[in-house]
Amino acid sequence: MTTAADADWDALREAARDAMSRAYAPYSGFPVGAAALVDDGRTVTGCNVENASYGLGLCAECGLVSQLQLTGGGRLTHFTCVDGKGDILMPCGRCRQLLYEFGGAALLLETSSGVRSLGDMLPDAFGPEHLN
Ligand SMILES: O=c1ccn([C@H]2C[C@H](O)[C@@H](CO)O2)c(=O)[nH]1
Ligand SMILES: [Zn+2]
Repeated sequence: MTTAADADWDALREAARDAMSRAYAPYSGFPVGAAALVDDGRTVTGCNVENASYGLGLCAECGLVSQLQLTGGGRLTHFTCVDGKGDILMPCGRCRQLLYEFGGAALLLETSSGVRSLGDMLPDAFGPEHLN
């Protein structure tokens, strides 16, 4: 079983901050970076990428799951996300669903009040297991 102690949360947050520094957020002025550990030990990251057509902006988590797939797939085990101040940010609802696809309910997320599972933050989630 994966536990919160399996992750170096400080290093993961640092990777998220590094990704945040590459964000393209000229419209909101709200850069975001995300980082996650993969079950094979890789770290994947993403930053938000906005668009002049405001509604088309991509959350940092979109880039993260794209990098996950591009670099070999696997399951996400630990996740963190930071804002422009480097503070922990909670993923939006759409991103919780994106993360569920690749980490399921067991994915551990860093929050300002400790580590919580995605299952706790997206209860009764719809996922690939329901497509039968
Ligand atoms: O989980 C989240 C929430 C927000 N944002 C981005 C979207 C937008 O570019 C900016 C302000 O909402 O923050 C993310 O990248 N991830
Ligand atoms: Zn989002």
